[in-house]
Amino acid sequence: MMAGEILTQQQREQYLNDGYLIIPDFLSTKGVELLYSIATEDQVMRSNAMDFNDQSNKSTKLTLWFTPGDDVYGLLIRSERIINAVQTLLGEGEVCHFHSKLMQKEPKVGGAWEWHQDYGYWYKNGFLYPDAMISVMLALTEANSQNGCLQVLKGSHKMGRLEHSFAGEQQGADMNFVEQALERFERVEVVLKPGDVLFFHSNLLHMSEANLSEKPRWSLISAYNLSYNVPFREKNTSCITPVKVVADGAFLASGTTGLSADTDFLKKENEITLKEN
Ligand SMILES: O=C(O)CCC(=O)C(=O)O
Ligand SMILES: [Fe+2]
Repeated sequence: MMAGEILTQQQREQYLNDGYLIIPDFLSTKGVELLYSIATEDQVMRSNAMDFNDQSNKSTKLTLWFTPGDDVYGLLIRSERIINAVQTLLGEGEVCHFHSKLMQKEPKVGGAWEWHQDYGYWYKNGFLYPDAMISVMLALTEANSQNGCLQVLKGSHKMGRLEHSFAGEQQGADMNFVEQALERFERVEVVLKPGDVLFFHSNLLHMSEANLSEKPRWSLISAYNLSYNVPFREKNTSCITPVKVVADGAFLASGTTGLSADTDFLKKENEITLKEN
């Protein structure tokens, strides 16, 4: 391991083989408590949330924005520790932040997500290189089988991108292929505690069930991209702008706040992957 590296080469190999890597306690209890308490009180976050319906009309609240700012999430998303880990997993290139989403899967109403690959969506944004893209999921609450945690098919990223089509308001992977994949790859429930992080490849097949429990499942999912992977449709330039890295503790400084009102939020009507093409 090189000095200053957060992840080992062995962890990188695990990510390349399995398509995902779980790092328990990536964030301190204090850090995740601060983040969750700001997020639950964040009126700007709330007023920019979109409702995403699944096929049975259960719905997840999701706030998505592009440019990471100087708010508590932006400082975390740009922190040395996360960028360093992403760099190790993606390899050579300049790490950029595509977008982040606060996923608010509320008790009893939080919806399911169909089997999909994130690159199923991102291909439609005109990105050409799936290996240059990664999702980083930070658990803000417990995530388990009761509240609809993520499920992944270990190694399924090696199939490459599957065809995707509309499933409610979501994009779902071709179920004929998913059924084959279910026979061939191990299905893993990604149980996380607050502060645990899941890194996963853009072609990893994943899904989640509705949250039928009494407890919310909230997570922050950040997507990163390498600057050479220039999309030909996506208009926002955050995904090709190298991240301005900040110190790990920056988001913990007193006075950090929630999202600023001038954050570049995604509006449903602007989203390419929500349009037939
Ligand atoms: O958080 C979840 O349950 C799944 C969300 C997801 O896969 C996505 O937003 O791409
Ligand atoms: Fe996803």
